Amino acid sequence: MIRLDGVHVRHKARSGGVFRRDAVHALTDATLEVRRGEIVGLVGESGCGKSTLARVLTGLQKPTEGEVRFHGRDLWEMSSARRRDDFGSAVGVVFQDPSTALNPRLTVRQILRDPLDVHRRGTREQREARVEELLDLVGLPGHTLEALPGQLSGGQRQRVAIARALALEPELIVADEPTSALDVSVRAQVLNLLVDLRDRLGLGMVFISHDIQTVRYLADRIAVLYLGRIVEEGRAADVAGTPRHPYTEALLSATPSLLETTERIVLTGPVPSATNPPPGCPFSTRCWKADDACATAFPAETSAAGEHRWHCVHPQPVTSPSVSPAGDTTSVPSARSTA
Ligand SMILES: Nc1ncnc2c1ncn2[C@@H]1O[C@H](COP(=O)(O)OP(=O)(O)OP(=O)(O)O)[C@@H](O)[C@H]1O
Repeated sequence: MIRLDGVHVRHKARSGGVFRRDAVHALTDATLEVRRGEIVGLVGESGCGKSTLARVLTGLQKPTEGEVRFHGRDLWEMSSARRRDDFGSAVGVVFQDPSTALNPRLTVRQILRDPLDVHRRGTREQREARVEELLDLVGLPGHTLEALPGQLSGGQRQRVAIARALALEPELIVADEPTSALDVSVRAQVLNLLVDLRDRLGLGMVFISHDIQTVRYLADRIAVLYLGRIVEEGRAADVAGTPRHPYTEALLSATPSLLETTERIVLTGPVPSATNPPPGCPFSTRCWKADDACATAFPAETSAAGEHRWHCVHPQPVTSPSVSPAGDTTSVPSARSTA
């Protein structure tokens, strides 16, 4: 449905000064596909480029280089009107914090009707009927329609935000950390709702999170981002079950699932700056396996059956036991200084 090919996004550095022309490498050579009916999880630490990738997927950010194709058509070759009307209605976005994403002065009815009015969908009666249908889709009771966002709980507000994202019958939903601002008690309900909507409506979905265990729970495929690079990608069972990139293994071990007893890998040293990323593998400054080769060139892609691909010259062996008694923590020193 949508495909990114060799996408780079570079921003001007915010504190570059008048004479400096530093660029922030927010995204480097990203290639990713989202198919109809599948959930792709995007995972990585803060600042790794998740939101930038979301902005590229939703047409809000034009890549500095590379292509974004929607049903085979280059998004940035379309006229801006076509991109706004056709592509804009085919992609719905759900943001992290529904308290700031919803206009506090509009009722839920007005919030849900707004995209239908802007895109002139159907007659007035049809729009009203669609608003009620949307409310039903996300499991909210009818009386919620006359409420203001401030009168709803966090979970209910996020359901309204999801309903709004569905208003124009999109093919793709991009959800940027949609549960991280919610109470733990309602997170699972919202995650289940997203999976249910994918099943019922056959949507493609990109679910962005810093928590690989959450992503593993609901995604069909996972892409792991580190400092603007997709370092590993594949079916969720492969990426989370037999991670090949050491960074993926470190992420998995940082939030072990209750059923597993995995040795905890504590990464030391800061994430390098996106303004001055290391010339080779971006993870080499914190990787316990890195050698000189890792510091010189970004590793080429290696792939295995089942569409599992990674960029590492020292991948984790598939049979790696990496199991130790529960609660064990191994501090893995960074391989080189990040100065
Ligand atoms: N408009 C901008 N101008 C300059 N730098 C930017 C801009 N937007 C993002 N960046 C930088 O690009 C990099 C990637 O940012 P991005 O917001 O995509 O990361 P993220 O993974 O979503 O982080 P978080 O989880 O904290 O939101 C960061 O170094 C960020 O500071």
